[in-house]
Amino acid sequence: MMKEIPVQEAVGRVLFHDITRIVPGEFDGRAFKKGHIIEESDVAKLLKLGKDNIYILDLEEGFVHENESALRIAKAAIGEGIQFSEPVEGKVTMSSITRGLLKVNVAALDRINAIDEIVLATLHTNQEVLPRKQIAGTRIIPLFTEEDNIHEVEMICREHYPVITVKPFRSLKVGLVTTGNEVFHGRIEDKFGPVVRGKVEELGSTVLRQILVSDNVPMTVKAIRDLIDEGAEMIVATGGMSVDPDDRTPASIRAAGGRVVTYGSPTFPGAMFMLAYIGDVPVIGLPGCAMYRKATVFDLIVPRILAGETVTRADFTGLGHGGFCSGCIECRYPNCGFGK
Ligand SMILES: Nc1nc2c(c(=O)[nH]1)N[C@H]1C(S)=C(S)[C@@H](COP(=O)(O)OP(=O)(O)OC[C@H]3O[C@@H](n4cnc5c(N)ncnc54)[C@H](O)[C@@H]3O)O[C@H]1N2
Ligand code: MOO
Repeated sequence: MMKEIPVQEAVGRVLFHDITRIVPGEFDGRAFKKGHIIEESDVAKLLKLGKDNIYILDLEEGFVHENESALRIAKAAIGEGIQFSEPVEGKVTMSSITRGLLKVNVAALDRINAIDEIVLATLHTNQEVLPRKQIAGTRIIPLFTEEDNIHEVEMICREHYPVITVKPFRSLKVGLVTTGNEVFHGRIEDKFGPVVRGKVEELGSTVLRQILVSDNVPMTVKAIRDLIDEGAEMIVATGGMSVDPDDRTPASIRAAGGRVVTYGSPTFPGAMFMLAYIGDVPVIGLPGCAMYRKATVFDLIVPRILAGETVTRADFTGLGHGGFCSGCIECRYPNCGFGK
């Protein structure tokens, strides 16, 4: 089906695959595109690229070329919010169209990669991605593969559709409850409000209102209830989450009617985190670290809530592996292992 011929004899023949040129530090890319008709002047260039021979193909029934294979895998795997490139050197790259939460069905991805000659690689699931962010790539390993392999990929993708998707964020009205006697009585300036507001707005939601309360359960309960009555679709309470006698926030969230999903999360920073629901309003208790650490449990969980997911206790218990932040001098989150 496929034979090699010396490049000198290939003038006038159609190139069957992209040919790559690499000059370290200067260039890494396509020198010749699939489909190019080889000209007399190409012979010397091809020889310089180390191509003394090239493939001429006589494709048999039942085999699929690398470019078409990669396109078919990408089209089968992706759902909404994702676009794909044309094949380059046999690889198709997928990128997000919208800002949202990347979701990968990891079990289905594992099954796809277990198929001979197929590779499909993605970023980690459950992370926020921006528009035009490259999130996945696919190719086959040889120049062509049996069509049965591609059929198998397409079958798995249909069964688990979509294997890769970007869920857009909802825009929620967020109520902010800032706890602590020291802040309430003006002994120190509130540093939590601006941080939470910044993060909420960056995710496309808005802060409805911020209420400052002392370390007092009835006052904190009233603030939570008032905000929900005013239309808050999510509540963020800050401070007072750990072990001091004045740490009343978890008790207040419970007393306000919160059904607790978790108090405690296997993540550092952010261990003393609480997630509860009052009706269908998520209520988050954020510990002090979220005020000064760039990436915390907030960044792992809030994007999932905004993408419309109901976060369960099992979602938290799974965070332990990767839940320990490296504490890099310059934070590169989400381009690191935190929460992955
Ligand atoms: N023995 C223990 N010590 C600590 C524990 C623990 O479990 N046992 N937990 C640690 C963890 S984890 C965290 S995080 C911090 C404190 O978390 P809290 O959420 O309880 O924070 P607070 O006690 O309310 O405040 C700590 C610190 O931050 C200042 N603060 C709080 N809110 C504001 C605000 N809105 N603006 C400015 N500054 C604020 C507060 O004044 C305190 O200085 O505890 C560890 N220790
Ligand atoms: O909730 Mo605390 O970090 O683990 O900062």
